[in-house]
Amino acid sequence: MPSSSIGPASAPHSDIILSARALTKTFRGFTAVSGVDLDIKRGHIHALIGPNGAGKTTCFNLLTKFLAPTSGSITYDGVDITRSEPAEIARLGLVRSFQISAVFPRLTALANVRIALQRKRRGDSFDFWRSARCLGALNDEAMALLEVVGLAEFAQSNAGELPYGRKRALELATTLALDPQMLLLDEPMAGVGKEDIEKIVGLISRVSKDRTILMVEHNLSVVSSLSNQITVLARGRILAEGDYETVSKDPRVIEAYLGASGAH
Ligand SMILES: Nc1ncnc2c1ncn2[C@@H]1O[C@H](COP(=O)(O)OP(=O)(O)OP(=O)(O)O)[C@@H](O)[C@H]1O
Repeated sequence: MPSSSIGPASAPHSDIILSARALTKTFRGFTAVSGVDLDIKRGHIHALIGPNGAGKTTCFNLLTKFLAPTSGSITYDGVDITRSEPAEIARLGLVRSFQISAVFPRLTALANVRIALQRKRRGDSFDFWRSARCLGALNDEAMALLEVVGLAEFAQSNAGELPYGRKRALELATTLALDPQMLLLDEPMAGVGKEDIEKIVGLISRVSKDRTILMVEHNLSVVSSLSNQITVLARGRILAEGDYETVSKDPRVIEAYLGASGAH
């Protein structure tokens, strides 16, 4: 059956929304991700952690289809996406945030979200030729999304002039415009100042309502406050899984982290 005819609505409604089996990626003889089995539960915030070089980014890129696996399979909401393109999985509702570096700096925050809404409506092509009147009709929806991410008062500010934390919030709003069922966040706290961390944690917690989130994150206090489930990777393999309480006490996890920090 062609995968394009199977939308999330018609797929079996299992507890597991995203799963990987024996996921493996080899770069010129070096195995960065090795035989990873991963199950992400619907509605969970699931974090992928591990010391430097553990394979988190590679794994994340495999799941978001930015990299093709050497072997193994990935299923999203009952659909085999092992060989899908990022745009195809986005249409299924699996969207990577902070990937849209196309936050247009000279356009207002409102215009950026409006354009993202328009992309959703018209597939992937940004249609430059739509009239200002049509764009105007999307304003209410765009404003509502800016409110969700706490940017309503910055609607008319140029995106390029927003401070870093707010730019990230805007990126999240443009991602939410695609109405994702599952969000994949690549180091959402990277580059975020201490004073903004709590705000972004609150934001992720807010947007996680009725959604599933998988994030790669280095900040363990953020991971502990947000995640229901954690997968710890080390040397390309799964070392431990469970809630923060469980994995943070696991001697193998402690050793992997201490070993990694000792190596710096
Ligand atoms: N394109 C590539 N070509 C060759 N080796 C790669 C490539 N991408 C990643 N690697 C190697 O794979 C291993 C895992 O890298 P990866 O970036 O996935 O780890 P990570 O857990 O995300 O690390 P960090 O926390 O430092 O970002 C590393 O040894 C890295 O050097």
